Amino acid sequence: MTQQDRPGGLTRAASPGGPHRGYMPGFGNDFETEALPGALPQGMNSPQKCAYGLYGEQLSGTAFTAPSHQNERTWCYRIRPSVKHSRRYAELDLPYWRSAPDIRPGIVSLGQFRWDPVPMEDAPLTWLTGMRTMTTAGDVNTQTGMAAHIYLVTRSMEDAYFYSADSELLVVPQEGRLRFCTELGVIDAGPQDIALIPRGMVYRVEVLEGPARGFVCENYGQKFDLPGRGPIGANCMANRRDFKTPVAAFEDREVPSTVTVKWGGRFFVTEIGQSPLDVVAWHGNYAPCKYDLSTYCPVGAVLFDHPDPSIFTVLTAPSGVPGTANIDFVLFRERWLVAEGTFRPPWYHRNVMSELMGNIYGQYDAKPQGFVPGGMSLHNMMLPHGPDREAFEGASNAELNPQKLDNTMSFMFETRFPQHLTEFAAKEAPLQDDYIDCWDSLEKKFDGTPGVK
Ligand SMILES: O=C(O)Cc1cc(O)ccc1O
Ligand SMILES: [Fe+2]
Repeated sequence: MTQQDRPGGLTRAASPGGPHRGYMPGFGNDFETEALPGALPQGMNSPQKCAYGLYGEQLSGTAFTAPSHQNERTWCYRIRPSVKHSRRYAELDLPYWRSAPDIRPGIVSLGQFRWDPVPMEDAPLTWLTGMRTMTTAGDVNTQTGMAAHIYLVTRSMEDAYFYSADSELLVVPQEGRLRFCTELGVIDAGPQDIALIPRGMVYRVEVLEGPARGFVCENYGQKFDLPGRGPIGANCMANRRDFKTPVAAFEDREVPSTVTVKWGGRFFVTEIGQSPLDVVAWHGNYAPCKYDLSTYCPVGAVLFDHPDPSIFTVLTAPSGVPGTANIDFVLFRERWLVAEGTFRPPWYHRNVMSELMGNIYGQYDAKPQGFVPGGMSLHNMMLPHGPDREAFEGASNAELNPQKLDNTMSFMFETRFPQHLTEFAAKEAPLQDDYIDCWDSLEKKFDGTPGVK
């Protein structure tokens, strides 16, 4: 079966070829890659002198003493050590990129909320200036919780680089295409892809096709991992080989540049005289990757009932409480509904976890109207939600033939922590004031007599 005729998959362009534009398959693999022959030391990490006059530098993504099956680090062989920068850090104001806790008096987060797509703005926006935080949860300084953002990007970063010491970023493009030029290589991502940028990884974001809009889950906690499949076994859901990590690619460019750092919920900037993307070779298991969501193999009910949406978990970031994630990233994609005698859409629900959803394309089965591509919804901790009247009546009376949910891709960032609306989400973003009316016309059917109504 080719990419083109995979059921439910859209056709995709091949990854760009040419030198230093490839990807290596696998999630959490121990990779090794060199952009120049012989640049990577063999059999040791710290030779007295590295080939090509490179400097060796380790990037530790977990504590030195993390259990070995969770331990992540990468050895970089670079033109200059990344400590070489020319200025002390100065604070920078990026007022729309918020961090938890960001709890404002007067802003009510208790409720069901839905937003139309955040529109593009006239001013040019980069990855940094175009980040619009919608919700925050937990506390960035204790490395718990997350933030959900929308990005609006029309301009490439030029001689400007960024890293977040606070977080790992899960990027979910919805419109346009971006290029993430990272220390470890280049990732291109558009709608239907996700990208994972590890904490501390230096990168620049270029616009390949603009304007670009998408969603970001900023994970303050332990890294995203694949969920255990339990009795499902060794296959289906997200398969390790479909995650792609870039091969080494370096820039040898001596131009005045800036490096912005997100640290402790604040932003700081310093200057350097060269591109910091100067890693010629690297080996290790702490690396960025991308994943094509059309390769996600959903598993579901094949006879009756609607299982919990955890069956659609692509990635999970643990919280320390077993089974209770800091964040689950859950995908609602094309699939067949075949359950007999069953109300097939999501049931009515109250949840200890807080559910933030985004629509990448198509129609979501619990909300035929109003939850549109680029839009978001939030059903916060213990807040009731579920199908709107149209979905309820439609599914209660439908003929239960096998039905293909086609052309649909929505997702959920689900966290154990309550999500707080930012001022932007409450006051500037296109909040749908009438959202809760979608349940208003659900009528009382009970009349005290037995029998199906
Ligand atoms: O639409 C939602 O709220 C998400 C969701 C989907 C589902 O299939 C079951 C439960 C649930 O919360
Ligand atoms: Fe839900």
